[in-house]
Amino acid sequence: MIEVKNLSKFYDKQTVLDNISLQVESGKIIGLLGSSGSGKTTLMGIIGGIIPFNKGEVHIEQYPPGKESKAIVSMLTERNALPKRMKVKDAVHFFKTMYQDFNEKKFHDIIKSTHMQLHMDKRVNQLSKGMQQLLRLALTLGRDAKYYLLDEPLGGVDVFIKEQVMNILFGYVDEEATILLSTHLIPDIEMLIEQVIFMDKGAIVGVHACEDLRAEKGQSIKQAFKEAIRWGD
Ligand SMILES: Nc1ncnc2c1ncn2[C@@H]1O[C@H](COP(=O)(O)OP(=O)(O)OP(=O)(O)O)[C@@H](O)[C@H]1O
Repeated sequence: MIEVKNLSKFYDKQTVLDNISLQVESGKIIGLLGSSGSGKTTLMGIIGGIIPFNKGEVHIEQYPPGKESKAIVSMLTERNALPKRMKVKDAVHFFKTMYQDFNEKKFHDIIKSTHMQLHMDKRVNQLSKGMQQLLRLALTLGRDAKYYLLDEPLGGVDVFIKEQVMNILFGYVDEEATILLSTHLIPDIEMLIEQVIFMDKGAIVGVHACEDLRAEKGQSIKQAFKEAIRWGD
């Protein structure tokens, strides 16, 4: 389980996360939804151990963000993008060296499932934007991690690539693993997630099981999100 207690983050005088508390249960696909600037990337970066925080507590199982937590958390974010001139084969080698849980067969299976022609000798900047995104996703999910933090995995890619990303998420993640996935593209992930966390202006404004929203309230995620934001005003 991921547990966040009274977490605050400031940049200069700006409060970016304001006393957030949250529990992320294991074995689920969870959507972290919020408009631009609401703090999704910052929260994920803190949980992933790449952004420091000012107040509160964060635990991934028993570990605070750091070396031990990074061994069980695999993260996709713009902040850890691959160097543009790195060759694909060197990126694979880098992951093998960095992460004990990197499963090279799984990585190649994921790439194969996309039917894209990914030459190992190509450099990252010789790949299209969509291919770069699939490569990064395949590397991230190629790890046999317990937790996957995916920041905007669908950002800036076309419908075809989006479909591929969905298929990879469904097909290659262990059922017991936890995926926390951020986006502001609600319709795209509606079918994928089991739970949603709504963020607005640095605060958590709602946590719901998607099934409950549909069955009990008869609401789509978008409707529920709009309502949560209105209450937050
Ligand atoms: N390194 C930084 N220095 C100063 N301010 C920052 C920094 N990183 C983020 N911020 C600010 O923190 C706030 C939250 O940013 P964050 O990137 O976490 O939001 P987000 O919900 O992920 O947005 P988006 O959907 O656009 O990616 C924004 O107001 C942003 O300007």
